[in-house]
Amino acid sequence: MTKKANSCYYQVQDNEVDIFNFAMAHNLPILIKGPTGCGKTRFVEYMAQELERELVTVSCHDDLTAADLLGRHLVSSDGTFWQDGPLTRAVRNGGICYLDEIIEARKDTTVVLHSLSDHRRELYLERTGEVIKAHKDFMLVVSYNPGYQNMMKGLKPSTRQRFVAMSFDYPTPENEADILVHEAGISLELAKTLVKLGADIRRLSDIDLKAAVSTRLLIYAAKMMSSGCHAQMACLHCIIEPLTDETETNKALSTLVNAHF
Ligand SMILES: Nc1ncnc2c1ncn2[C@@H]1O[C@H](COP(=O)(O)OP(=O)(O)OP(=O)(O)O)[C@@H](O)[C@H]1O
Repeated sequence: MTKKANSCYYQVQDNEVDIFNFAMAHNLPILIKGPTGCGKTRFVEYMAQELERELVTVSCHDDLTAADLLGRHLVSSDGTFWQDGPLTRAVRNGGICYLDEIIEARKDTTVVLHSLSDHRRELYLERTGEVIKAHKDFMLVVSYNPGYQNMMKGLKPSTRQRFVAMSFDYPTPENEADILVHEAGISLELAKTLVKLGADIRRLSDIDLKAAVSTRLLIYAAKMMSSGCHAQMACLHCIIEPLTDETETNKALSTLVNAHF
């Protein structure tokens, strides 16, 4: 099913919209797993738009502190004042707070989510002593890429077992071709060829790819082609180079590209 609502275009893949709505009806937080560039963020943006909820997105990284999410005291000419962080704002006012790549955040940062993501639905601001009951329209959504580089990091069971979880994968070939047409304005025929190339690359298991090619990279290649860039050149710079530093892998992928274009 294709749904184009206002500005956010999203191709529904499976039953993700229903799962999101069921979870939301009971104020349950959601965890989305899936490879990079497969549509996790776009899905959350789409749901926020459909539900007319404000969306606050935070990209997590290993320097992200609890204060970055919760807020901190700032100094002004009148003295110090408390400023809410993005999570606190969403908890107070309602809206979807999306923590992208939650697995990157330090464990002491994710722990602040515990009281928020279970039946308590409250946030504790240690620095002010305030306990905030989540607004009825507040929803927490987190995502991560369970790829090999994250295998060692993992999420603590006590964190992950507070979420309704779902796995995303790359869009089906039909959907992915439609996405390329929509996002890059290329012909359906060209989109199908790129999608086939993408599927072939994803099937390769005998070469050292850091990750399978994302829908995002296929869109980049499609965009370059739509403005006249030669297919081989677009695939080299938008697919092969971002995927690998290895000469042998580069050659293997170039051979694959040449077989398609
Ligand atoms: N189902 C879909 N419908 C429409 N567009 C999609 C879909 N899936 C992927 N895309 C396109 O692919 C791009 C990358 O998707 P997105 O940014 O949602 O990936 P992601 O899974 O959140 O990646 P990361 O884990 O790296 O943050 C989007 O900008 C969008 O153009």
